[in-house]
Amino acid sequence: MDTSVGEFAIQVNDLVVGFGRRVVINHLALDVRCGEILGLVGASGGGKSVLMRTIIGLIPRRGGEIEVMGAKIGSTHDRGTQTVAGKWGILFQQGALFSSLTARQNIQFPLRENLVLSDALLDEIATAKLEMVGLTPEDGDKFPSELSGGMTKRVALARALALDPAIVFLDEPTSGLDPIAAGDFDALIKTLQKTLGLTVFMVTHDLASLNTICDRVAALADGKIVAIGPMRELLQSEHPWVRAYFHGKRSLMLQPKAS
Ligand SMILES: Nc1ncnc2c1ncn2[C@@H]1O[C@H](COP(=O)(O)OP(=O)(O)OP(=O)(O)O)[C@@H](O)[C@H]1O
Repeated sequence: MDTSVGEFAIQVNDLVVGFGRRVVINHLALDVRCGEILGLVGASGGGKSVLMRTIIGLIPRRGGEIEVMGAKIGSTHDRGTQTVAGKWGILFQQGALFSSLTARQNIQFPLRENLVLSDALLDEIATAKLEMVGLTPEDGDKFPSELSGGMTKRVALARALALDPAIVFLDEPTSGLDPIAAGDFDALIKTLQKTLGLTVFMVTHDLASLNTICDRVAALADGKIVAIGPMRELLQSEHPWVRAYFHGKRSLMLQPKAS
Protein backbone atom coordinates (compact mmCIF):
# COMPACT_ATOMS: atom_id res chain seq x y z
CA MET A 1 0.00 0.00 0.00
CA ASP A 2 1.19 3.55 -0.82
CA THR A 3 2.11 5.09 2.53
CA SER A 4 1.83 8.64 1.16
CA VAL A 5 -1.91 8.15 0.71
CA GLY A 6 -2.89 8.09 4.38
CA GLU A 7 -5.96 6.56 5.95
CA PHE A 8 -8.43 7.11 3.13
CA ALA A 9 -8.47 5.68 -0.39
CA ILE A 10 -11.45 7.82 -1.41
CA GLN A 11 -12.73 11.07 0.10
CA VAL A 12 -15.89 12.73 -1.18
CA ASN A 13 -17.08 16.06 0.19
CA ASP A 14 -20.22 18.07 -0.44
CA LEU A 15 -20.79 16.33 -3.80
CA VAL A 16 -23.68 17.48 -6.01
CA VAL A 17 -24.55 15.67 -9.27
CA GLY A 18 -27.66 16.13 -11.38
CA PHE A 19 -29.17 15.73 -14.82
CA GLY A 20 -31.38 18.59 -16.04
CA ARG A 21 -33.66 19.52 -13.17
CA ARG A 22 -33.09 16.24 -11.32
CA VAL A 23 -30.53 16.36 -8.52
CA VAL A 24 -29.37 12.76 -7.93
CA ILE A 25 -26.51 13.34 -5.47
CA ASN A 26 -27.23 16.14 -3.03
CA HIS A 27 -24.31 17.43 -0.89
CA LEU A 28 -23.01 13.93 -0.22
CA ALA A 29 -19.99 13.12 1.98
CA LEU A 30 -18.25 9.72 2.02
CA ASP A 31 -14.84 8.37 3.08
CA VAL A 32 -13.56 4.94 2.04
CA ARG A 33 -10.66 3.62 4.14
CA CYS A 34 -7.57 2.08 2.57
CA GLY A 35 -7.86 -1.70 2.46
CA GLU A 36 -11.54 -2.00 3.38
CA ILE A 37 -14.47 -3.52 1.51
CA LEU A 38 -17.18 -0.87 1.52
CA GLY A 39 -20.65 -1.91 0.37
CA LEU A 40 -22.95 0.79 -1.00
CA VAL A 41 -26.71 0.20 -0.82
CA GLY A 42 -29.55 2.39 -1.97
CA ALA A 43 -32.93 2.29 -3.69
CA SER A 44 -33.06 1.32 -7.37
CA GLY A 45 -32.51 4.52 -9.33
CA GLY A 46 -31.25 6.21 -6.16
CA GLY A 47 -27.86 7.15 -7.61
CA LYS A 48 -25.39 4.40 -6.63
CA SER A 49 -23.99 3.95 -10.13
CA VAL A 50 -24.00 7.72 -10.67
CA LEU A 51 -21.95 8.15 -7.48
CA MET A 52 -19.47 5.47 -8.56
CA ARG A 53 -19.13 6.89 -12.07
CA THR A 54 -18.69 10.42 -10.71
CA ILE A 55 -15.91 9.27 -8.38
CA ILE A 56 -13.98 7.87 -11.36
CA GLY A 57 -14.53 11.03 -13.39
CA LEU A 58 -17.02 9.63 -15.94
CA ILE A 59 -19.89 11.95 -14.93
CA PRO A 60 -19.35 15.69 -14.34
CA ARG A 61 -20.38 17.11 -10.99
CA ARG A 62 -22.07 20.39 -10.13
CA GLY A 63 -20.15 20.89 -6.91
CA GLY A 64 -17.96 19.30 -4.26
CA GLU A 65 -14.55 17.63 -4.10
CA ILE A 66 -13.37 14.08 -4.76
CA GLU A 67 -9.95 12.69 -3.87
CA VAL A 68 -8.80 9.19 -4.83
CA MET A 69 -5.49 7.93 -3.40
CA GLY A 70 -4.67 11.51 -2.44
CA ALA A 71 -5.22 12.94 -5.96
CA LYS A 72 -8.03 15.34 -6.82
CA ILE A 73 -10.45 14.02 -9.43
CA GLY A 74 -11.78 16.22 -12.23
CA SER A 75 -13.26 15.02 -15.51
CA THR A 76 -11.88 12.00 -17.42
CA HIS A 77 -9.81 14.41 -19.56
CA ASP A 78 -8.27 16.04 -16.50
CA ARG A 79 -4.56 15.21 -16.04
CA GLY A 80 -4.94 14.44 -12.31
CA THR A 81 -7.76 12.00 -13.09
CA GLN A 82 -5.74 10.30 -15.81
CA THR A 83 -2.75 9.94 -13.49
CA VAL A 84 -4.78 8.26 -10.76
CA ALA A 85 -6.97 6.26 -13.18
CA GLY A 86 -4.29 3.55 -13.42
CA LYS A 87 -4.73 2.95 -9.69
CA TRP A 88 -8.27 1.64 -10.01
CA GLY A 89 -10.00 -1.18 -11.82
CA ILE A 90 -13.71 -1.34 -12.59
CA LEU A 91 -16.17 -4.20 -12.90
CA PHE A 92 -19.30 -2.79 -14.53
CA GLN A 93 -22.74 -4.42 -14.22
CA GLN A 94 -23.10 -7.53 -16.44
CA GLY A 95 -19.32 -7.74 -16.79
CA ALA A 96 -19.34 -5.78 -20.07
CA LEU A 97 -16.73 -7.91 -21.86
CA PHE A 98 -15.89 -7.27 -25.52
CA SER A 99 -17.76 -10.06 -27.31
CA SER A 100 -15.34 -10.30 -30.24
CA LEU A 101 -12.30 -10.83 -27.96
CA THR A 102 -11.39 -13.98 -26.03
CA ALA A 103 -11.27 -13.90 -22.23
CA ARG A 104 -7.47 -13.59 -22.44
CA GLN A 105 -7.67 -10.70 -24.93
CA ASN A 106 -10.27 -8.97 -22.71
CA ILE A 107 -7.88 -9.18 -19.75
CA GLN A 108 -5.02 -7.89 -21.90
CA PHE A 109 -7.05 -4.96 -23.22
CA PRO A 110 -6.19 -2.45 -20.44
CA LEU A 111 -2.53 -3.58 -20.59
CA ARG A 112 -2.34 -2.90 -24.34
CA GLU A 113 -4.07 0.47 -23.86
CA ASN A 114 -1.74 1.65 -21.09
CA LEU A 115 1.60 -0.13 -21.45
CA VAL A 116 4.00 -1.33 -24.13
CA LEU A 117 4.61 -5.02 -23.42
CA SER A 118 5.75 -8.01 -25.50
CA ASP A 119 3.15 -10.61 -26.51
CA ALA A 120 4.93 -13.18 -24.30
CA LEU A 121 4.64 -10.94 -21.24
CA LEU A 122 1.01 -10.09 -22.04
CA ASP A 123 0.23 -13.82 -22.14
CA GLU A 124 2.08 -14.43 -18.90
CA ILE A 125 0.18 -11.65 -17.11
CA ALA A 126 -3.20 -12.81 -18.47
CA THR A 127 -2.50 -16.37 -17.30
CA ALA A 128 -1.57 -15.09 -13.82
CA LYS A 129 -4.77 -13.00 -13.64
CA LEU A 130 -6.91 -15.94 -14.80
CA GLU A 131 -5.39 -18.06 -12.04
CA MET A 132 -5.94 -15.26 -9.51
CA VAL A 133 -9.69 -15.37 -10.19
CA GLY A 134 -9.89 -19.18 -10.19
CA LEU A 135 -9.90 -19.81 -13.97
CA THR A 136 -7.62 -22.01 -16.11
CA PRO A 137 -5.39 -20.95 -19.03
CA GLU A 138 -7.82 -22.89 -21.30
CA ASP A 139 -10.69 -20.68 -20.09
CA GLY A 140 -8.68 -17.77 -21.45
CA ASP A 141 -9.23 -19.02 -25.02
CA LYS A 142 -13.03 -18.90 -24.71
CA PHE A 143 -15.18 -16.08 -26.09
CA PRO A 144 -17.69 -14.34 -23.76
CA SER A 145 -20.58 -16.26 -25.39
CA GLU A 146 -18.91 -19.51 -24.24
CA LEU A 147 -18.64 -18.45 -20.57
CA SER A 148 -21.17 -19.00 -17.76
CA GLY A 149 -22.40 -15.99 -15.78
CA GLY A 150 -19.98 -16.73 -12.94
CA MET A 151 -17.04 -17.16 -15.34
CA THR A 152 -17.95 -13.89 -17.09
CA LYS A 153 -17.79 -12.06 -13.74
CA ARG A 154 -14.43 -13.67 -13.00
CA VAL A 155 -12.98 -12.63 -16.36
CA ALA A 156 -14.34 -9.10 -15.82
CA LEU A 157 -12.69 -9.07 -12.38
CA ALA A 158 -9.41 -10.33 -13.87
CA ARG A 159 -9.60 -7.48 -16.39
CA ALA A 160 -10.27 -5.00 -13.55
CA LEU A 161 -7.13 -6.35 -11.83
CA ALA A 162 -4.98 -6.26 -15.00
CA LEU A 163 -3.07 -3.10 -14.07
CA ASP A 164 -2.57 -4.15 -10.41
CA PRO A 165 -4.89 -1.44 -9.06
CA ALA A 166 -5.05 -0.27 -5.43
CA ILE A 167 -8.85 0.11 -5.63
CA VAL A 168 -11.52 -1.88 -7.44
CA PHE A 169 -15.00 -0.56 -8.11
CA LEU A 170 -17.56 -3.33 -8.41
CA ASP A 171 -21.09 -2.55 -9.66
CA GLU A 172 -23.43 -5.32 -8.45
CA PRO A 173 -20.80 -8.07 -8.83
CA THR A 174 -23.06 -10.95 -7.75
CA SER A 175 -26.22 -9.94 -9.64
CA GLY A 176 -27.53 -12.77 -11.81
CA LEU A 177 -25.47 -15.46 -10.05
CA ASP A 178 -27.04 -18.36 -8.17
CA PRO A 179 -26.42 -18.27 -4.37
CA ILE A 180 -23.54 -20.77 -4.58
CA ALA A 181 -21.74 -18.92 -7.38
CA ALA A 182 -22.44 -15.61 -5.60
CA GLY A 183 -20.98 -17.00 -2.37
CA ASP A 184 -17.89 -18.22 -4.26
CA PHE A 185 -17.49 -14.80 -5.86
CA ASP A 186 -17.80 -13.11 -2.46
CA ALA A 187 -15.08 -15.40 -1.12
CA LEU A 188 -12.86 -14.50 -4.09
CA ILE A 189 -13.32 -10.76 -3.45
CA LYS A 190 -12.45 -11.25 0.23
CA THR A 191 -9.35 -13.30 -0.63
CA LEU A 192 -8.14 -10.68 -3.11
CA GLN A 193 -8.73 -7.90 -0.59
CA LYS A 194 -6.64 -9.76 1.98
CA THR A 195 -3.84 -10.98 -0.27
CA LEU A 196 -3.45 -7.87 -2.46
CA GLY A 197 -4.39 -5.27 0.20
CA LEU A 198 -7.09 -4.02 -2.19
CA THR A 199 -9.64 -1.36 -1.32
CA VAL A 200 -13.01 -2.48 -2.65
CA PHE A 201 -15.92 -0.12 -3.37
CA MET A 202 -18.89 -2.34 -4.09
CA VAL A 203 -22.40 -1.33 -5.14
CA THR A 204 -24.71 -4.21 -4.27
CA HIS A 205 -28.24 -5.29 -3.45
CA ASP A 206 -26.94 -8.63 -2.20
CA LEU A 207 -27.73 -8.87 1.51
CA ALA A 208 -25.49 -11.94 1.90
CA SER A 209 -22.48 -10.06 0.45
CA LEU A 210 -23.14 -7.14 2.77
CA ASN A 211 -23.41 -9.44 5.74
CA THR A 212 -20.41 -11.65 5.03
CA ILE A 213 -17.63 -9.69 3.31
CA CYS A 214 -18.19 -5.94 3.78
CA ASP A 215 -16.16 -4.23 6.50
CA ARG A 216 -18.58 -1.31 6.37
CA VAL A 217 -21.83 -0.57 4.61
CA ALA A 218 -22.95 2.88 3.43
CA ALA A 219 -26.63 3.62 2.75
CA LEU A 220 -27.54 6.15 0.06
CA ALA A 221 -30.96 7.80 0.39
CA ASP A 222 -32.24 11.19 -0.80
CA GLY A 223 -28.90 11.79 -2.50
CA LYS A 224 -26.87 11.49 0.72
CA ILE A 225 -25.10 8.85 2.81
CA VAL A 226 -27.62 8.54 5.64
CA ALA A 227 -25.85 5.73 7.56
CA ILE A 228 -22.40 4.16 7.43
CA GLY A 229 -20.69 1.56 9.58
CA PRO A 230 -20.32 -2.18 10.12
CA MET A 231 -23.43 -4.20 9.23
CA ARG A 232 -24.41 -4.64 12.89
CA GLU A 233 -24.59 -0.83 13.25
CA LEU A 234 -26.65 -0.43 10.08
CA LEU A 235 -29.13 -2.95 11.48
CA GLN A 236 -29.59 -0.61 14.46
CA SER A 237 -30.07 2.52 12.32
CA GLU A 238 -33.21 4.52 13.01
CA HIS A 239 -33.28 6.05 9.51
CA PRO A 240 -36.66 5.08 7.96
CA TRP A 241 -35.24 3.97 4.59
CA VAL A 242 -32.40 1.99 6.21
CA ARG A 243 -34.89 0.31 8.56
CA ALA A 244 -37.19 -0.55 5.65
CA TYR A 245 -34.24 -1.93 3.63
CA PHE A 246 -32.74 -4.15 6.30
CA HIS A 247 -35.88 -5.12 8.20
CA GLY A 248 -38.23 -5.58 5.23
CA LYS A 249 -39.84 -8.82 4.03
CA ARG A 250 -36.78 -9.84 1.94
CA SER A 251 -34.27 -9.50 4.77
CA LEU A 252 -35.28 -12.33 7.09
CA MET A 253 -31.77 -13.78 6.88
CA LEU A 254 -30.37 -10.76 8.71
CA GLN A 255 -32.69 -11.02 11.70
CA PRO A 256 -31.42 -12.98 14.70
CA LYS A 257 -33.26 -16.33 14.64
CA ALA A 258 -35.53 -17.19 17.58
CA SER A 259 -34.42 -20.49 19.10
N1 LIG B 1 -26.40 9.88 -18.06
C1 LIG B 1 -27.56 10.12 -17.45
N2 LIG B 1 -28.41 11.06 -17.91
C2 LIG B 1 -29.57 11.32 -17.28
N3 LIG B 1 -29.99 10.70 -16.17
C3 LIG B 1 -29.19 9.73 -15.67
C4 LIG B 1 -27.94 9.40 -16.28
N4 LIG B 1 -27.36 8.41 -15.55
C5 LIG B 1 -28.23 8.14 -14.54
N5 LIG B 1 -29.31 8.94 -14.62
C6 LIG B 1 -30.43 8.95 -13.68
O1 LIG B 1 -29.89 9.07 -12.36
C7 LIG B 1 -30.69 8.30 -11.45
C8 LIG B 1 -29.80 7.36 -10.65
O2 LIG B 1 -29.36 6.31 -11.50
P1 LIG B 1 -28.35 5.16 -11.04
O3 LIG B 1 -28.09 4.32 -12.24
O4 LIG B 1 -27.21 5.77 -10.34
O5 LIG B 1 -29.24 4.37 -9.99
P2 LIG B 1 -28.82 3.11 -9.12
O6 LIG B 1 -28.97 3.52 -7.69
O7 LIG B 1 -27.49 2.60 -9.54
O8 LIG B 1 -29.98 2.11 -9.52
P3 LIG B 1 -30.03 0.49 -9.69
O9 LIG B 1 -29.89 -0.08 -8.32
O10 LIG B 1 -31.39 0.26 -10.26
O11 LIG B 1 -28.91 0.09 -10.63
C9 LIG B 1 -31.77 7.61 -12.27
O12 LIG B 1 -32.95 8.38 -12.20
C10 LIG B 1 -31.22 7.64 -13.68
O13 LIG B 1 -32.24 7.66 -14.62
